[in-house]
Amino acid sequence: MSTPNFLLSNGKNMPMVGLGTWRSPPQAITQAVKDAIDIGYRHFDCAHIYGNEAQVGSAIAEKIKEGAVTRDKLFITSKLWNTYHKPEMVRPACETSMRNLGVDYLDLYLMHWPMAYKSGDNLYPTCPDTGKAVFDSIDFLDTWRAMENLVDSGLCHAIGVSNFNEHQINRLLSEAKLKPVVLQIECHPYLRQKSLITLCYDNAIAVTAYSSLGSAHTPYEKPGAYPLLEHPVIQEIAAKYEREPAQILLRYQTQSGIIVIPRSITKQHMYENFNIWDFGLAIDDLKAIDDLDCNGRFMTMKAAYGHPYHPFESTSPHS
Ligand SMILES: NC(=O)C1=CN([C@@H]2O[C@H](COP(=O)(O)OP(=O)(O)OC[C@H]3O[C@@H](n4cnc5c(N)ncnc54)[C@H](OP(=O)(O)O)[C@@H]3O)[C@@H](O)[C@H]2O)C=CC1
Ligand SMILES: O=C1CO[C@H](CO)[C@@H](O)[C@@H]1O
Repeated sequence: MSTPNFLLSNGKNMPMVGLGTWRSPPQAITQAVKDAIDIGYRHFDCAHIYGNEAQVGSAIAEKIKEGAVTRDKLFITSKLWNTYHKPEMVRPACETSMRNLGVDYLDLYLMHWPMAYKSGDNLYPTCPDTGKAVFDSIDFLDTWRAMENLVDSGLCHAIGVSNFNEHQINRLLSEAKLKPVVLQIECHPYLRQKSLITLCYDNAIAVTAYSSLGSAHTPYEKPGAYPLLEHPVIQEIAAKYEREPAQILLRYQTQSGIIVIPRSITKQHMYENFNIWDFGLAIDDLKAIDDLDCNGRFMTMKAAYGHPYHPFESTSPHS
């Protein structure tokens, strides 16, 4: 099986279905990535903070060694964590991810969040009194300029951002030398992100949706709300098309040009999530799913409330 590609603004192709890797246990993910490659996955969404890049890398190395795939057919994303925003830390952080993943270039490197945490290898610097993250006052534009050098030196084919809001994207568009090739954001029927996505499409920025299955086991804060996969509207549409609810949620995104990175370590789920190209959702069904929008965000990042670059906190000067 294969998946269509999205043609990025740097002229490279990005497969529209990739495999998410957050919370995939290191002891399970090597087998999961090998299974995914056998199914046809070529796109892997990774990050230093997920703590499993070395295990993803060993699966990739094994599959390349056995001749199942070649590096040039893979699309590998990693992300710069918040404690490495100092410009001089950007290249070493990228090289650490590349070393763990066993690759000599990344297809895409994202700034994971606009907020800088206290610089260093403590990935969650926390204030003991408040339980909040300890911040560093680094302008994300300075971090971005160091990421631009990664493209110039050939370490990354493309750079982008994640969890940036409209104001922050506009600032990059007006002040940076390279514009972001991709924005990765939380996106699913409870959080459609319509105007942010329009801004991206108007500026040839591809959009990747994370938690597009509702992050499944993450509790949703609104009392009485259904986990997305169990919502009656999604279940009814799934029954009508004789598909799984997850396939409906992924087709919903990809049908409007959004790239998806569902996470799974279960082979049957990985197969279902990849196999979404032989049906299309009718306008009425798309509309019924659109109507579930309730600004329902799973990834609130409350530990970083108070940071001037927090992208979602309503009192942030940059939100
Ligand atoms: N940039 C950022 O800040 C963020 C990026 N991400 C990225 O996005 C990826 C996906 O988001 P994530 O929040 O992990 O959650 P998802 O919305 O992808 O949901 C993952 C959960 O859904 C289950 N699942 C997967 N497929 C199916 C299926 N077909 N039927 C039923 N259940 C299924 C998985 O369990 P099982 O393993 O049993 O299949 C897992 O528990 C992450 O892994 C990460 O790569 C995520 C959050 C933030
Ligand atoms: O991708 C993500 C999941 O894990 C991280 C924390 O552990 C999040 O901050 C991040 O956005």
